[in-house]
Amino acid sequence: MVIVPQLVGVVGLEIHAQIQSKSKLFSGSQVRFMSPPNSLVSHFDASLPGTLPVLNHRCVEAAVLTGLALNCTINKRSLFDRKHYFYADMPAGFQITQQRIPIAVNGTLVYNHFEGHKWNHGMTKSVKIKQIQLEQDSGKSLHDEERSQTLIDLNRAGVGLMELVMEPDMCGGEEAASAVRELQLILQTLGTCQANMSEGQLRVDANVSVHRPGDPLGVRTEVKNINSVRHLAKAIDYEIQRQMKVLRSGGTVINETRAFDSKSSTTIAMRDKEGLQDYRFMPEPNLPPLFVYETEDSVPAGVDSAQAVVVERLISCLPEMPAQKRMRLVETYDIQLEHSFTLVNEEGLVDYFESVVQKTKAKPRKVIGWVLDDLMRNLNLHNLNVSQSSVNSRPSVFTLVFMSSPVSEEEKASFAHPVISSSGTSLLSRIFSLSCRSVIYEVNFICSLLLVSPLSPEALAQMIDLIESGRISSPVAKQVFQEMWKAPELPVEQIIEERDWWMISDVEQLRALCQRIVDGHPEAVQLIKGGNKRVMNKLIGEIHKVTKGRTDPVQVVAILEEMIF
Ligand SMILES: Nc1ncnc2c1ncn2[C@@H]1O[C@H](COP(=O)(O)OP(=O)(O)OP(=O)(O)O)[C@@H](O)[C@H]1O
Ligand SMILES: [Mg+2]
Ligand SMILES: [Mg+2]
Repeated sequence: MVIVPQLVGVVGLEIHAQIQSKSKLFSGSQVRFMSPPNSLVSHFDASLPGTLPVLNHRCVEAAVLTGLALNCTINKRSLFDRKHYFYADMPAGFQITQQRIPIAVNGTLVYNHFEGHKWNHGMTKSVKIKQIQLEQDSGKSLHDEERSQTLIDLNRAGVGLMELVMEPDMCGGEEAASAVRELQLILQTLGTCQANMSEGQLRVDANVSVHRPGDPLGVRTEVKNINSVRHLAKAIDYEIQRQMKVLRSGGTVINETRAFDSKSSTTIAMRDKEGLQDYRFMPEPNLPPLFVYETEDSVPAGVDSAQAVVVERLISCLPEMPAQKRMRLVETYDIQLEHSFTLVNEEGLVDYFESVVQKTKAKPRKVIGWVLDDLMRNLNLHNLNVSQSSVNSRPSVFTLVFMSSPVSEEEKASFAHPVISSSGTSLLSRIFSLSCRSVIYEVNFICSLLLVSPLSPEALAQMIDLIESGRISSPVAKQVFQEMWKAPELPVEQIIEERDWWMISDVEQLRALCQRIVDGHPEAVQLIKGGNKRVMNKLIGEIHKVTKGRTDPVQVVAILEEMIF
């Protein structure tokens, strides 16, 4: 009997990553998110006749850095091409891209995949990167339903993109999601892309097909409009199931572009004919070949060294990559692998953790709980970032509120969080009095001042040291933490002093306390004397209650035993 293998999914991603740079790929216009429409548009971006592209070498460096971090071969000579298609938000009628020779080829992205999100079901996988090409972004079409108009915003037109084309090496949604998450971290670590999917800085198209292992690959569909990693996984898994159903019922899969609909978690055929489109590729006549040099010495005379892109120079400034960082954290601090993932996933958190570890005498394993449980819980609860450097990578809640409606009294109250410093509060009250629209940009700026952790690593380290030295107990420390959060400007010692939370270490005072409890519980004492040692916990509990946790259980047991036996 011939066993026919089961159908399996095949996934290949194309990822457009917006390059983090001050200006656009071929013009000096600034790159800024949330600027007034058409305020960042040069003549070249608007494709006025007679304007010429000038390559921004910062963008080239970003692509080379990304290529190096993804183990690519960097092409010493790459070329620019025109790819023609007609969209209202692309005034030239073509996009400048790198079709014939892209800047980087043949890389790999190594990522960890945890099946069913279980830490003990982890495996290291890799996906091949066929190429990374530099290209221009298009503008944006804004549809005004009320007036049945489409308005064009060219702020994004000409912003530098890196298109990363992956080989069809993956087989499911969760795997693709894990790969994209790792890529996001790598790009953020390099500083080459902020990689926030909801803000469109990272746009993922999923190419999906199904086939029987051993057979040639099946016909692919391409799913677009995916704006989160979670949606990516859902879109792919839905598409695999859909195609399997089509084939099993005797149908054929059509090579088409589909969109993901997040409401129904399904994919829907888009009515364009992209599969049949002829892009009429041609060499870009206004840009010379792009040269990248291996070493400083190989930069030819006559080429401005400051403008040259030199691989050796870029290798020397490659930062520690997320995978290396996780390994170092586990080895140096003896923390669990799972914890190293959580630390690395949150921008700024590794620095915070290491800073606390440096400043305290406690073991890193004791610090990790405070950082991952207590600090993170509070940060998430108040939608705060761990440090200033991570502020820009989170969408700001304030912006959304202002854009949608005037601010209600309730919403104002929810902003009045204690972390808002007095200067912050006055700024906020000023913007509340302005009209909604004029406020958006100012709010973004203010958010970046306000949305950071109120608790410094120094303060947390001081508190942990107080536990280590036995001056406060662990349960009391939890309360101290909350008070420090509310009043970060107060010294931790003052918080404890004012509430009388110091551990009772005076032996005489402790003895008197224990005596009171022993006298008040004669039956329990009898039972303990009779050999039932477990009843001791009752007495310890009583002491814990009257002192509100300000005693060391070991010391208390020693005194009680001395009194009873
Ligand atoms: N049979 C297949 N199943 C799944 N994915 C596939 C299959 N064949 C190719 N792919 C993936 O499709 C993508 C093809 O991207 P590429 O940029 O080369 O072409 P394109 O999609 O035609 O062009 P465009 O850039 O205009 O979207 C790659 O990510 C590749 O891994
Ligand atoms: Mg492509
Ligand atoms: Mg494609």
